[in-house]
Amino acid sequence: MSAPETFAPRRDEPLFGRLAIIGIGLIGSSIAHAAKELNLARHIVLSDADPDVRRRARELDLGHEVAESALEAARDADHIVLCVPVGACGAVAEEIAPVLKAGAILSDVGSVKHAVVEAVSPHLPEGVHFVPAHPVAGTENSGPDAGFPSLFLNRWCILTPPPGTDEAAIARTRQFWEGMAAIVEVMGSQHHDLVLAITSHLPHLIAYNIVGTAEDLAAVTQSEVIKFSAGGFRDFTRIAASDPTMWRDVFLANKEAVLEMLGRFNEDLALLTRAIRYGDGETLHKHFTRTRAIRRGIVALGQEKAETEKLKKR
Ligand SMILES: NC(=O)c1ccc[n+]([C@@H]2O[C@H](COP(=O)([O-])OP(=O)(O)OC[C@H]3O[C@@H](n4cnc5c(N)ncnc54)[C@H](O)[C@@H]3O)[C@@H](O)[C@H]2O)c1
Ligand SMILES: O=C(O)C(=O)C[C@]1(C(=O)O)C=C[C@@H](O)C=C1
Repeated sequence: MSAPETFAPRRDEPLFGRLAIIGIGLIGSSIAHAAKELNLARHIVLSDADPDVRRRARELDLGHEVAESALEAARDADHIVLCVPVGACGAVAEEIAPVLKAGAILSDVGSVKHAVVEAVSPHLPEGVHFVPAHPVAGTENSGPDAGFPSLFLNRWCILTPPPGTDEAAIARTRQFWEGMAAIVEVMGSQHHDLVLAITSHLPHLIAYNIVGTAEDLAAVTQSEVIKFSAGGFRDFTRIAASDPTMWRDVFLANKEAVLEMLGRFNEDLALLTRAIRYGDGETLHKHFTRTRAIRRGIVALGQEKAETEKLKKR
């Protein structure tokens, strides 16, 4: 009987012996699903600070074992992935440092990279390789029930190894993410934070802001704002439902880059405001034509990426 079709090939031999996933939310549970289904590790152990989450992870049969503490999960692990909010990475690294074995690869999935590198690096024991990662894939849902194995399919995963990181450890981390069907790119942590400030962090801030403003208005207009909301506003409400702890940490950890991008955004918004005020249709039309071309370019690129991946698999 042939093996059932899956979104990525299942490995004959696991890539890692023991994989430890600390933090069992959307990302941690998605990695657990994918790694188990695709045989990326012989033994997958998970842990979470919240006992209700650990209980739920056992009910969902995530990985092979749910440990009572991060320390217990990380003991003897070959690959440890921190899937906790960005602001918790330093403390978890400090907690597990005494049991990390030489040669192990420590990684994370934080949406901000430079602050994580700064927070984790001081706790790295001799001989442990740190390869930070950011899968640029997610949803507005969180918790252990939110994960699914194909979350990373055809999505970027950005690695930001500090200069001098062991090349073999970078290569193994790349294999891990490619094993889950992600497309891997390597860049510096500060460059990452600047790029993601405009492509991910600012859009979330705008969504959080506009939904709040509309809600304030709703009180005045007897809920008409919510009642008549069509596609545009609904799309914002999806993003604005994202996890508050995660996003609080993102904005606190990427303060400089977000403020820089917010400054530019406000300048451009002032130009559009002025065009509306003075009835300058030409400026508005030109701007909207340019942004439509950008969207169509992104869609075309996406199709090309999917085609390339299909060809690679043949
Ligand atoms: N949600 C997304 O779209 C997305 C996408 C890419 C990367 N990320 C990054 O992934 C990480 C996790 O995000 P998520 O969406 O999975 O969050 P989540 O809220 O779904 O899960 C986070 C889990 O971490 C646990 N946790 C918090 N502090 C802990 C600690 N000190 N020790 C052990 N467990 C702890 C929480 O109890 C929770 O179960 C964040 O750093 C986030 O920036 C998120
Ligand atoms: O699709 C979504 O819900 C997301 O917001 C995912 C998204 C993004 O901004 O693209 C959010 C944060 C992560 O760090 C990576 C991905």
